[in-house]
Amino acid sequence: MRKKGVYIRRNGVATRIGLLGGSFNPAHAAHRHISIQALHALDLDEVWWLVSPGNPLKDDAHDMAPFEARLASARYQARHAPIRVSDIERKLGTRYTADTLRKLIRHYPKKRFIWLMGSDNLDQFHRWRDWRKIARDVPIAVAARPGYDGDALASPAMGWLRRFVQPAGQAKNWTKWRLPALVLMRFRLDPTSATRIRAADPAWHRRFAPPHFTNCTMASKG
Ligand SMILES: Nc1ncnc2c1ncn2[C@@H]1O[C@H](COP(=O)(O)OP(=O)(O)OP(=O)(O)O)[C@@H](O)[C@H]1O
Ligand SMILES: O=C(O)c1ccc[n+]([C@@H]2O[C@H](COP(=O)([O-])O)[C@@H](O)[C@H]2O)c1
Repeated sequence: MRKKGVYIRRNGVATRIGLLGGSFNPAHAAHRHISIQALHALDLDEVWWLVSPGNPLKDDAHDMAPFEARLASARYQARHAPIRVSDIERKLGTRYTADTLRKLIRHYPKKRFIWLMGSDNLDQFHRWRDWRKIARDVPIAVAARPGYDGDALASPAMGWLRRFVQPAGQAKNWTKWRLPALVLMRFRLDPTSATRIRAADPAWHRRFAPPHFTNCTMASKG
């Protein structure tokens, strides 16, 4: 954890923001882990968790919990950390990341954004709408994830992005990079996955649904 008072810098304005988009179905310890590691590695003021109203590639998912439960699980996982859990995609009415970024950049001209994702998403990135535009709009930081790194490095998107890779040792300089820019980050690997959590506890979202949503129940089961 950073010392108190270090989060708000640059004349009181938080300017360096890492964006971690996700289904958060549910949010889990690895989301928190990569966010906190990214905060340090990229010298961020905050990480924003953009809880997706619906991943366009997961339209057929039968086990997507209600948005409110996913949001509540994210708030719980983000507790006491410089992580802001956001429902802005729902408010903006965006589902595609390219659209979200366009609106965020316009809405917050004083903030600088970097897109965070695990290597499983890099493996799929070429299927995202306007993925090259995303890479031209914001730098991208990819966190290693057990079981995915090989496929991610050999992915179609990486075939194009490879020439834009920046050294991890320079990660704190990301606001100065010419875009596109990608940095591959290797934090302590964490195998936690929402798929596995759902398999072990398909009714996980009941713990986060009102009126049962209390600190007490979450603390015992979180
Ligand atoms: N264990 C992990 N290591 C690194 N990155 C992760 C890990 N788990 C999730 N992420 C990243 O966090 C973001 C949000 O992930 P998401 O909410 O889809 O969780 P998930 O565990 O991948 O879910 P699911 O198993 O349902 O696909 C994505 O960019 C994903 O790559
Ligand atoms: O924009 C797209 O085409 C697109 C396709 C797939 C995933 N995404 C985004 O990727 C993020 C991770 O999604 P998920 O479901 O893997 O946690 C989330 O913000 C999604 O909205 C975006």
